[in-house]
Parts: sequence; C-alpha cells; structure tokens
Amino acid sequence: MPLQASGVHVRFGTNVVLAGVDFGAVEGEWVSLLGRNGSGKTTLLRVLAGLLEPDRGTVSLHGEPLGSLSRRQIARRMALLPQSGGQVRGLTVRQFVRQGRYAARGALGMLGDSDDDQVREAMRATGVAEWADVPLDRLSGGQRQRVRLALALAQDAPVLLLDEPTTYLDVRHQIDVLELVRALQRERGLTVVAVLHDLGQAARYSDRVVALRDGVVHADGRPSDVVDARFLQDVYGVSGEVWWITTNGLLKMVVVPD
Ligand SMILES: Nc1ncnc2c1ncn2[C@@H]1O[C@H](COP(=O)(O)OP(=O)(O)OP(=O)(O)O)[C@@H](O)[C@H]1O
Repeated sequence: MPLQASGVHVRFGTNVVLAGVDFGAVEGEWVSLLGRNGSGKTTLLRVLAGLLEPDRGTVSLHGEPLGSLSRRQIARRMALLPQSGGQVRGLTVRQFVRQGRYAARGALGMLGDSDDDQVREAMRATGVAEWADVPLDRLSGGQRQRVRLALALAQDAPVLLLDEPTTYLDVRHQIDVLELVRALQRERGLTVVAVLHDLGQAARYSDRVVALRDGVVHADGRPSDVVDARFLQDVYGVSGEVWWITTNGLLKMVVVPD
C-alpha cells in the first residue's frame, strides 16, 4: 500500500486533535479527507507527509516506516501541496517550480535536461507556462495556487497530498485543477489524498472519502455509500438533504440545507 497510517495520536497542549486514526490509500486511488474546520484534516495530512511526528502511531510509505526514510527519499515518493506558504520572495515562476526538482534531487544536486523537461511539463499542465519569467509575488492568489500545484507536480512523485487545492481559485480553475489531478491520477496511476471542503467536488472526484470527527475516523467509504443526510448532520452539524442524481452518465451530489 503506498500510504498507511495506524493508531495516529496528535495532541497540541491539552487539545487532542487525533485520537487513534487509521488511514490507508491504495495505489491509484483518490481519497478525500472531510470534516469540520479544526477536525484535524491538515494535521493528519502533515503526519502523512512526515512533517509532523505523531505522539503515537505509525506511518508507512510503500511499506517502509517514514522515520526510516530520508527527506529526499520521501520527496521522491510523495509530494505535498500545503494549504499555503512556500518560499516565494524574489523567485520567478520557473525558479519556484524548479524547487520541486531540487526536493527530489537534493539541494546540492545538479538539475539536468530531464529535470527541465519535468518543470516545463508541470508548468504546461497547470497552465502557468506563460508566466515562467514573472516574479511569483506579482501573481494573484489563484494564479499562485496553480504555480504551487506545478511545484508539487514537478516533483513527479507517485503519491500526491493536496491540502485544499482549490483555495483561491475561481470555479473555472477549481474544475481545471481537479480535472488535471484526476487525469494524472488515471494516466500515471497517482495516489491522491486531498483535503476538500466542497462535498459536491469530493463526491465527484474521490474514489473514497474519509471523514474525521472527534479525533477519529467517523466514516470511510465510497462517496455514494457514505454521504447522506445523517452524514451531513453528524460530520458538519447541518440538517438538510443530500440528493444523488445521474446526468449524462455521471453521478453527482447536491446538498440542500433545510
Ligand atoms: N501547530 C499547532 N499548534 C497548536 N495547535 C494546532 C497546531 N496545528 C493545528 N492546531 C490545532 O489543531 C486543530 C486541528 O487543526 P487542523 O488544521 O488540523 O484542522 P483542519 O481540519 O485542517 O481545519 P480547517 O478545515 O480549518 O483547515 C485545531 O484546533 C488547531 O487549532
């Protein structure tokens, strides 16, 4: 299994955020993490990425404990699009995206033609190539978000972790980014773990959803098996209806709050 976590506990001071979370993603699968604000989704993603050491529990990447892998070995196998951040000062888009290749090669590694090809391809796929020489701090929040995705893709890792990848994006670009990730998931067999807030998008793109509540996994399964009115109430405290409809052969979900 590309990514597996068992018995993960994380506490910040007296705030118990994760209280024994088991999580796994199989190869080529898209799993979305759902839950209220503050339910621990980002914390779990950071644990899975090896950025946060859990108080208890284990994480393994392709069967090997994260702790036994170097930063570079992890970067070759797993890329993370964090919620925000990244060193942007003074860097052009191309220089920024190249950081994805340095993550895989090591800071002192030399980048070759194949690295340049991967940088170019990641910029093309995310539609940011036209800004290659523009300083990143001159781009809008949404444009920058696509560049940050390009950095993660340039890493060319088989596991992709995405923390709210559609933040800042208008509807057109939200769809573009999700469609792009899905195309890569299918073409390259990427394993995708994404924190998403939009339930309709989660239903549309995920093979499986995992919802956190009270520090544990409250629900885990195919979107159409899991997301219903009860789920809406239990996970988000929202009363309403969940409609599943099929149009043009596609199963879609609509939330109608009371
Ligand atoms: N570094 C930290 N130090 C202290 N508390 C933290 C830290 N990181 C997260 N927390 C707390 O842990 C809880 C879970 O935060 P987390 O960001 O994982 O939630 P989330 O489900 O991703 O939320 P959101 O949907 O708002 O992004 C929150 O109460 C948050 O305040």
